[in-house]
Amino acid sequence: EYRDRKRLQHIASHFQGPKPHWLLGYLPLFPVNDIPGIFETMVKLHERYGQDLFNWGLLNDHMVVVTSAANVEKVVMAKKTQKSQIYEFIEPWLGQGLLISSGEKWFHRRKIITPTFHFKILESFVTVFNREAELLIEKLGQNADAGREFDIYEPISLYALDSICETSMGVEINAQHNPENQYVRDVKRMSELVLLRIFHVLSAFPRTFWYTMPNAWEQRKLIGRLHAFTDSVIQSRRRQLLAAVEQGKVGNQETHADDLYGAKQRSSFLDLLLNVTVGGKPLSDADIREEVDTFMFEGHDTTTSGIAFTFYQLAKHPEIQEKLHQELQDVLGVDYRHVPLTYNTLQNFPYLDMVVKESLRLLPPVSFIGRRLVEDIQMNGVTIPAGTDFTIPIYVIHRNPAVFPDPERFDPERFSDANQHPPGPYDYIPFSAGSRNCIGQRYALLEMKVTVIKMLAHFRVLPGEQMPQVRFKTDLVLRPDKGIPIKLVRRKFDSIK
Ligand code: HEM
Repeated sequence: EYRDRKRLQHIASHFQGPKPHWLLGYLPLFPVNDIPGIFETMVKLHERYGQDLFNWGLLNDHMVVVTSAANVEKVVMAKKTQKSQIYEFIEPWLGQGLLISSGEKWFHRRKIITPTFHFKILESFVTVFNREAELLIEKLGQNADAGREFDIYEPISLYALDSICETSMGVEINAQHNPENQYVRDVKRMSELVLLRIFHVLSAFPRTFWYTMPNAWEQRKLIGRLHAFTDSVIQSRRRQLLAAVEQGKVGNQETHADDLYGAKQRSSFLDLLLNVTVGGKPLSDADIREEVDTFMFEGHDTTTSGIAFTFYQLAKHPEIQEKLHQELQDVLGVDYRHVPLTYNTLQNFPYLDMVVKESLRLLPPVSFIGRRLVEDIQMNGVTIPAGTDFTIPIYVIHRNPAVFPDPERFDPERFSDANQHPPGPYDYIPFSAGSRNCIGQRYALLEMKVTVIKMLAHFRVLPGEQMPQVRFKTDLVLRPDKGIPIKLVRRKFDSIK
């Protein structure tokens, strides 16, 4: 133990950071039950001590936090890595799905799943986004007509959940029609529990935690409910597929994109999992569920934040909102409110691209990621041994003043072609980088763009009274602590300039 400590201190001397408490490391720096406070402390540590920190936990527990482009590249591009310890806390929920698995299993699954994001398939998803966005507008229109201020985060999360279920699972769950959706609430609470867990004194003692802490008991109950929900989605799709087979609708199982079950139904991510065989055997129910859980979570929670944060920024910057409104009229023409958006039309909005990029810079929905080294690497002139955990705080990286001058300012022009100093590949990583980057990146950007265009075509977005008090917190996903209060005002329909 003693020599271990000496060795760690030697490595730590090559990194920045405040002096740790001898037993508790940096834990006393973090507030106990104030979730946004934990997050704000992390950000301040970097502002004070610089880019790459050696972070001490209880006794010899530690991780390295890197934000410099050179070290971020080393970690995300390392040939062999696994996910870091913090991911173990979500494993009872997401299993060894694509997000968490590593090695052969991950490689094989990623290969199977990648074709479900083929652009032909994305094209058909855009139709779903259009339809769900129309429904969102209809629902939110009620707030506009009543002159009511409301939290946009909630309705967007229902919209995103409906979208992921319909596109990827082929199942309609009508969450937008049933706002009291238990799954959405459970996911939110589950994420909070994971964060409290990461910063708990017992974080290095998973077993003790799991069996003694009330939070762990609550977590077990939540997981039971979350799994029951995804199981019901899987069963419902199985039944639909069986019914289709019985009616003789299924022809060639090899085609995925358009014509599988007649014109209306799309082949989904879930269908692929239900049909695929590995070494002649189908995937087990447990195998399928871990991927479905991963997609349901990654595919709705992240985009909810991405979309809601964009409206947060637009509400605060009316001039940018107007410019965007002008762009959508220019691109879509007189009938801009009603033309269905397609994969192709969505490629023609350069200013919208810039706005979305800048929104994902300042408030990246996945605000940090973690890795565990499988092989030793050299960093800051010292050997970091295999097994070391790294954290990459995307939120902090995106605020590097050397790359993004006046970093807190929302300024889409940073991403214009005219910018002489565009960010490098490891300065801006909302979807991570390297082989473990986000598989849903294009899906997410399409969904974000459809939502922003449809909403702005109908409404002007104004800040609610509580807007200046909005605080953010991060667990698995960055989210507002108490919602994002906005107001909507209908745009006059004869306002074409
Ligand atoms: C704005 C929205 C999104 C953001 C900011 C985002 C960001 C990320 C990031 C940073 C990672 C790397 C995670 C890590 O290293 O632990 C990731 C991985 C992943 N994302 Fe996304 N994501 C978004 C939307 C989506 C969507 C819509 C889907 C699915 C439809 C999705 C599915 C996944 C999966 C399955 C992985 C794991 C990939 C692998 O390890 O092979 N994400 N995402």
